Amino acid sequence: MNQALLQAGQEELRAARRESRGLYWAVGLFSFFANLLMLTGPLYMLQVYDRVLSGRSLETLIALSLLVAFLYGVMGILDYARGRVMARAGARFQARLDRRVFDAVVHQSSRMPTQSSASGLRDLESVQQLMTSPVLMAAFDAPWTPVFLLGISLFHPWLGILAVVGGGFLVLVSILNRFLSRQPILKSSSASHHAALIGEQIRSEAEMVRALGMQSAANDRWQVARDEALLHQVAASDTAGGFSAFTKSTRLLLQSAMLGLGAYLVLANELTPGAMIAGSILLGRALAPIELAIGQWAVAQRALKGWESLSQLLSDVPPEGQRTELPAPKAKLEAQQLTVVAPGESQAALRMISFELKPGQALGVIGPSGSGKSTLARALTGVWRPAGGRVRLDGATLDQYDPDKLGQYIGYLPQRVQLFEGTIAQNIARLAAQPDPKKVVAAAKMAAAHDMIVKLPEGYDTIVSANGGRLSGGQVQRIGLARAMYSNPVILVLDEPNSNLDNDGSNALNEAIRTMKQAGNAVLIMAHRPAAIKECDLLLVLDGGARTAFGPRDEVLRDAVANHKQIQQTKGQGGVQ
Ligand SMILES: Nc1ncnc2c1ncn2[C@@H]1O[C@H](COP(=O)(O)OP(=O)(O)OP(=O)(O)O)[C@@H](O)[C@H]1O
Repeated sequence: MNQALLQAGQEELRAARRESRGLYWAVGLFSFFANLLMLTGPLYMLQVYDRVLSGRSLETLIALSLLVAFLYGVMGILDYARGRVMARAGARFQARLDRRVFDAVVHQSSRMPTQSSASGLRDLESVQQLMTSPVLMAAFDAPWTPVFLLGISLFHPWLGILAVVGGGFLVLVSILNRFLSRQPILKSSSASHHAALIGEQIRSEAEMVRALGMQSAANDRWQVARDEALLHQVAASDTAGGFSAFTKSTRLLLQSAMLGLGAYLVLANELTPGAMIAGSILLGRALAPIELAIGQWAVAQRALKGWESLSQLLSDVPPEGQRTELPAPKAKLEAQQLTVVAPGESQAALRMISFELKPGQALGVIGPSGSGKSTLARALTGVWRPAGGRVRLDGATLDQYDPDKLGQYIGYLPQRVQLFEGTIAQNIARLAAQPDPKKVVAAAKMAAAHDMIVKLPEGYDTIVSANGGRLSGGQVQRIGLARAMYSNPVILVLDEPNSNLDNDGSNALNEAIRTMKQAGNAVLIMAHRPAAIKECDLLLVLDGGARTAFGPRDEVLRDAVANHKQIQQTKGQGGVQ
């Protein structure tokens, strides 16, 4: 990955991490004393073997044991305290970035979903998990490894050499572990994610899957992804397990070798028995962080990948800059030489489209499937950015408006209406925590949804699910229309608004369009069905992403009919085959 492109995101992550600098210092301080107290065991052994046993003094043993119990107690408290502080540092880091990452995920997903936007929140969690995991604690303990090794050397140089060689070998093993386990861990986590996505998609489309008799095929597909995930998990676990077991047995072997060498030196009268035991314990302490890091490497690996991926996401979606707030616009919408390329595509879905819409007008956009009607709707609502040209609302380009404000000025009914888990009132009020009942009812009335809603057992407080739940397609569409009108928009963009409506619904929709026009607002209707353009003053005809006609509705239709007749006649004369 290009480091320069990650820099802005990385800097943002580092700044969030820096906010907990005080807490890290506290953890460092606790770790210092906790590690100092790690010397309790070896020192106790030294005293017991070399003083208590040789002097046969029970009082000394009792006094020493009480002191050791106290010191171990303090060490336990310090260990617990640093764990608590790290948990809070991790939580603070996540809380600080949660909203920013979620905003970036939503922003990126609405334009061009990428790997980093799909995994954004998971990546943040994996970084947070590392912060609270024992691996990070091992990083605070690791500086003590050389100190403990030096302590062993003070007992006897040979013991020191054995400890340094053994420790160095384990460090090499941990570096090898880092390289060899990278791929298996990453593959395993991405395969699990893929299997979960497939499962989620099948679950959310369960109705269609069963109705079309696709269950067995869909389950097979899920099973393949799941098996692959398991396969990678087993491979990752084998690699991690292999390294972990090897490190553990090497550490035990080294401790025994240390005892053996110590015993030899005792026999040669070069070491006391106490130093022999203390050396072995010290070696165990010195190697503990390395062993821990190897055993828990998967957590660190996921966090490193998460950090890189988050840096990418935050660099791709920089924080919104401060905008000078513009006054509420008039219903004046202009597209100037508008060219739009769908995210991830290279060919333009709309080319050089121009038109102007004034207050009180309604524009119908017609054209065959794939001609670019929905693309135009997305560009006019600011969801997709123009690749060329401009969209201006009351003279200002759309990106000069705050996105949330723009959403209030331009009401949008997408082709496929999706509701959110919650009450109908909350859905109409665009998920406002405290929906304004008057505005909700007014919007529902405008969308001719009020009567339908109050007939439901719990009226506006009926809980609906993401796919509408108990509501019919037409009912969902009317609620979607009410939602589009909730903020009293000056421009209303309706993408195939009557695709699910019956006659009454279509009439009510036309009534709503009339009301909008009378209030001095403007409406755009992307349509297939003639009933939808009944209230339109202007008509824009698209074909293959290009404008083929634009003007007053009846003129455009008349020209189209004349052209059609001409083509028919020419065909009759054998002109066109
Ligand atoms: N998310 C997308 N990613 C890539 N290409 C897209 C995307 N959405 C639309 N397109 C492409 O843009 C072109 C215009 O599609 P668009 O959905 O705007 O047509 P439409 O006129 O609304 O069609 P319909 O009447 O069937 O809804 C098509 O060629 C389509 O393949």
